[in-house]
Amino acid sequence: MYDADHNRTETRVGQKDIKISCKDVQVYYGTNHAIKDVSVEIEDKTVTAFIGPSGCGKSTFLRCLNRMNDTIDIARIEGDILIDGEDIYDKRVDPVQLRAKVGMVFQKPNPFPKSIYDNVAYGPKIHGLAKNKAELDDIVERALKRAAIWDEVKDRLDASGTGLSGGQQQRLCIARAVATEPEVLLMDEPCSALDPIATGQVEELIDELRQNYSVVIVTHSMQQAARVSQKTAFFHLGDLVEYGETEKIFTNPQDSRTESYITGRIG
Ligand SMILES: Nc1ncnc2c1ncn2[C@@H]1O[C@H](COP(=O)(O)OP(=O)(O)OP(=O)(O)O)[C@@H](O)[C@H]1O
Repeated sequence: MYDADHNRTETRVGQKDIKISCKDVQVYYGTNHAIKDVSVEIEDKTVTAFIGPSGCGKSTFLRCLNRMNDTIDIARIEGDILIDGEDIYDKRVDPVQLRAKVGMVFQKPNPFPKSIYDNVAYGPKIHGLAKNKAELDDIVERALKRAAIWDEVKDRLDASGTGLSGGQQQRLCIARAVATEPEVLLMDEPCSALDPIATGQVEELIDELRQNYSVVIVTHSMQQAARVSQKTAFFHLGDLVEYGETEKIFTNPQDSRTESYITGRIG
């Protein structure tokens, strides 16, 4: 956000800066009103979990944050979403540039059918982040290290990304997302296709990533939300019912719908 003299000002909650500010957001798929008047401020350097029963709008809302809903013809979005004070739906914003800044990791690991190296190098190449091969090598190495997979793949960077195990593929996809120097990482059920060991590794990684990014994760697992997030948003039938400290949402929810969900009575 900027004040009258164009100096950067920050809205603070506790010690954390606000990274994403959403106001009165509505999403419609045709006549289906999937997100109803949602306002929320998402912190920087924090993991925020979106939880709620199937069909409540978690993924829809997540996709608003990097304009992935633009690719769905019948989707219509109203309201304001600002990242660092800038309206991401402004006509001047290029969605491709936006998605480099707001990276996304999907439910099913989806590496390109290319080498491990090329999977990570692709984004930095198209965004012109490296002047030469040595710089590109550096970016690839840094991203793979950040995604905690470098040691496992450093001797076979030319091998196909699709030949890795599911957990490795997901960490490769995380490396691909962080290679373009994003500021926000969106994760849509990133562990749902992984076994418990790979899930543990990715969860550990999410905890490390929050030192550098604002991470928003959709999860069906309340245990996972409790393990990895500091803030939790509970959605129900398109409404954001409750948002706050994860510990408080799970131990002392204010709304009866949240309580019913976390105690397993709905969902
Ligand atoms: N591409 C789409 N086209 C039309 N309607 C959609 C689309 N995606 C989602 N919806 C509708 O929007 C509503 C919210 O769905 P969404 O997938 O966001 O919920 P969710 O909470 O992420 O569900 P789940 O936990 O099952 O993934 C549902 O009514 C769903 O049918």
